[in-house]
Amino acid sequence: MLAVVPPPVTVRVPAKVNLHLAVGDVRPDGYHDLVTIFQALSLVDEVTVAVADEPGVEVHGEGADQVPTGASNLAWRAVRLLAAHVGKDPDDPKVRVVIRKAIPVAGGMAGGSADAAATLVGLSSLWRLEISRDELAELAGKLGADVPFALYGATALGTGRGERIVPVLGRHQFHWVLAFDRRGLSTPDVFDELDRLRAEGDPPRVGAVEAVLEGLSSGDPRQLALLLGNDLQAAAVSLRPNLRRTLRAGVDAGALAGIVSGSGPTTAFLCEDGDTAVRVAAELAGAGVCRTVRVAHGPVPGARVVTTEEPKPIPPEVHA
Ligand SMILES: C[C@@](CO)(OP(=O)(O)O)[C@H](O)COP(=O)(O)OP(=O)(O)OC[C@H]1O[C@@H](n2ccc(N)nc2=O)[C@H](O)[C@@H]1O
Ligand SMILES: Nc1ncnc2c1ncn2[C@@H]1O[C@H](COP(=O)(O)OP(=O)(O)O)[C@@H](O)[C@H]1O
Repeated sequence: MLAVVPPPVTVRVPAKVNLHLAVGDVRPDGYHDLVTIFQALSLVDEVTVAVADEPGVEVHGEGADQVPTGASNLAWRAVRLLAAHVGKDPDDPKVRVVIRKAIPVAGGMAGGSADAAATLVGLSSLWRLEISRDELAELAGKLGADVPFALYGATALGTGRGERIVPVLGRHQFHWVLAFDRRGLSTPDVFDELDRLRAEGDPPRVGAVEAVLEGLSSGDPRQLALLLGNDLQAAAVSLRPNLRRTLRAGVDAGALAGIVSGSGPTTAFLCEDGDTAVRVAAELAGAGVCRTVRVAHGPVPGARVVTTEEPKPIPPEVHA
């Protein structure tokens, strides 16, 4: 009898921005305690998993040449971890992973984490596993602090290393402009730089998270704009002084506020509405302060299987 090979599964997974990122002291395990609010944005990677005799990872699209395709690829680490968890051979999982990237690599938007989360969701479907999202989140936390959030998406409060996720309810959409920098920044380097700045002085710290939660539930982008904050911003700007100009240019172009996304160097600008975002994007692209500008909205859902009929939303892109 012929074995039936299941069809490939494609998963769409969002980038994130941290609306609020409070960084505590460094812990004995080298991580920092965080209190953060993640929002998933309509800038998505697509990950296809398929049964294959030639296992491995292929990467296409935004920044593909900077992504490792071997054992260190986060999506491949997800394959091995899930295979071992369900009793398959992690050294011979007979799976091929094809990643189509739109999320900037090492951009502070958790693109690698997103690909890992998408791989967990895709393989659960391909291998017909009876596994809950919470069980996947447990595995996801072993791959990286940001991976569980990419499973859930929407807006969420993250604590611990950022891997403990509680959903934040809200039905309001917010409109963003994203400016990609010319090169990525290493997350550990940015945390190290913050430790250095704190040892030398007193870089700014964000306020209370409760105010941001209230701003979110008001649905008023003007209120939320006043509350956005990121403790890593001073460190990212210290390593990339050009980000100061980019942040100023976005606000000059009409955004309500601009922040560094996570560890950077992507900058994210909150706008009054969708039309304003398109105008701000065009002006920012012309200002010559970044490599690429994208428009996005959030919150959007986390990693989910898509059918082939579903068209991929391509946000307007303007090259500077
Ligand atoms: C800063 C944040 C904010 O959401 O996002 P990015 O800017 O990377 O997207 C995250 O905390 C990044 O999460 P993620 O990129 O998954 O981090 P991991 O791979 O787990 O850790 C990479 C390294 O970052 C540092 N790290 C990360 C998380 C944390 N809470 N404290 C840390 O000090 C550690 O040096 C760690 O070795
Ligand atoms: N699937 C992947 N996509 C992107 N980067 C990956 C992937 N797997 C491993 N990496 C590595 O992880 C590093 C962090 O990438 P990424 O998750 O895009 O950024 P950030 O942590 O700033 O959000 C990159 O420098 C890259 O070499």
